[in-house]
Amino acid sequence: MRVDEITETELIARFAPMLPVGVRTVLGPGDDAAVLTARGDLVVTTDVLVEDHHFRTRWSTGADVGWRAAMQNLADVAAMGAVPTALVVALTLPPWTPVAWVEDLARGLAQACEPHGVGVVGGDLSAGPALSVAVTALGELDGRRPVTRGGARPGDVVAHAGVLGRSAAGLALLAAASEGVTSLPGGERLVEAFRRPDPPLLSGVDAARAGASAMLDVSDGLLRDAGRIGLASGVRLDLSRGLLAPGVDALAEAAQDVGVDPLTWVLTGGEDHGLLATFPPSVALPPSFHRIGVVVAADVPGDPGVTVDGATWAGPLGWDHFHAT
Ligand SMILES: Nc1ncnc2c1ncn2[C@@H]1O[C@H](COP(=O)(O)OP(=O)(O)O)[C@@H](O)[C@H]1O
Ligand SMILES: Cc1ncc(C[n+]2csc(CCOP(=O)(O)OP(=O)(O)O)c2C)c(N)n1
Ligand SMILES: [Mg+2]
Ligand SMILES: [Mg+2]
Ligand SMILES: [Mg+2]
Repeated sequence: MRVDEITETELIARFAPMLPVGVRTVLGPGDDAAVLTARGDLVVTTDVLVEDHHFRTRWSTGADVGWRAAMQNLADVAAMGAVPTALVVALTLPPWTPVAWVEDLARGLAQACEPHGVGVVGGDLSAGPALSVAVTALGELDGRRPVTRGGARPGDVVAHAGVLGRSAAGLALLAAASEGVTSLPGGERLVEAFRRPDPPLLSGVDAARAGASAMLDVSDGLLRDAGRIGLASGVRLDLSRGLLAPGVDALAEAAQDVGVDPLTWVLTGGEDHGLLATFPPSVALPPSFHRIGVVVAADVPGDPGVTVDGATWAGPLGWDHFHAT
């Protein structure tokens, strides 16, 4: 059955009951707006996913897209040092979209949110020329100060929690498989990392409590996002190839299959949504964080904000929506 074969009200009646309620929800879907309680300052962020830009329906199920749409937004809340509490989800659906795909999306949203006590408290539906999923996430700081991109200082440790390059590897394997270049056996784990990224959401609060000086989630690529901290803080993050080696080695086999350098995936692949943070040298890193570099002074005019073993990276730094390769 296609979405244009039932009414909008019927579609919402199928979708809404599948959504998780959440521990901070006073009033969920069904009224003009939802009502939530929050402990401390409120955090809000939004990210949109568009068919053929963020997902392909032949590569990801509706549940995979729901999962990723949720996780990508929950990671942005976590990256502020906050605890995510609720999502609102706006969909544009071409008329031929299967109702089952929309129900599957709700299932994926619930699978991602429920374990974290996050509610999907409302949203919007419209017919449209392209399939898109726009998610707004809310979170609470519970008395903590937000961890911004602007607090890194020379001498700080650069550390990362989560995985790097896995989602990019999974995407490359899917693309290669669809062109008949390689078969997927062995790469299933990486494809799963692309379909269902699993960011270390709780590590955001851990980092904030430990005294992280800056933090963000790695969505566009480690180099691009490290550069964002560097530029926002007026410093440079110098990453160490040696400290990144274990993650690179884990991707070696898949990289050989598709003929790329696995270091490129680790340095420039996005969408794993791990947390990149800087910590003053006196701080004990929370257990989920691994040291991958050091913060140095931005000493040259036009400093790029990020280097690898002291050198500027020659290739692309990561994803850019208007210059995707
Ligand atoms: N349309 C917009 N209006 C206002 N601010 C925006 C818009 N798009 C992006 N931004 C802001 O630019 C910053 C970077 O956005 P984005 O790259 O989406 O962040 P992230 O990669 O963390 O999801 C964010 O603070 C975001 O709020
Ligand atoms: C079909 C397809 N092509 C390419 C990609 C790769 N890709 C799309 S968006 C993106 C970067 C992250 O998404 P964005 O919308 O920039 O999230 P944000 O940085 O705002 O959190 C990447 C690596 C993909 N996920 N799917
Ligand atoms: Mg982010
Ligand atoms: Mg984001
Ligand atoms: Mg981005």
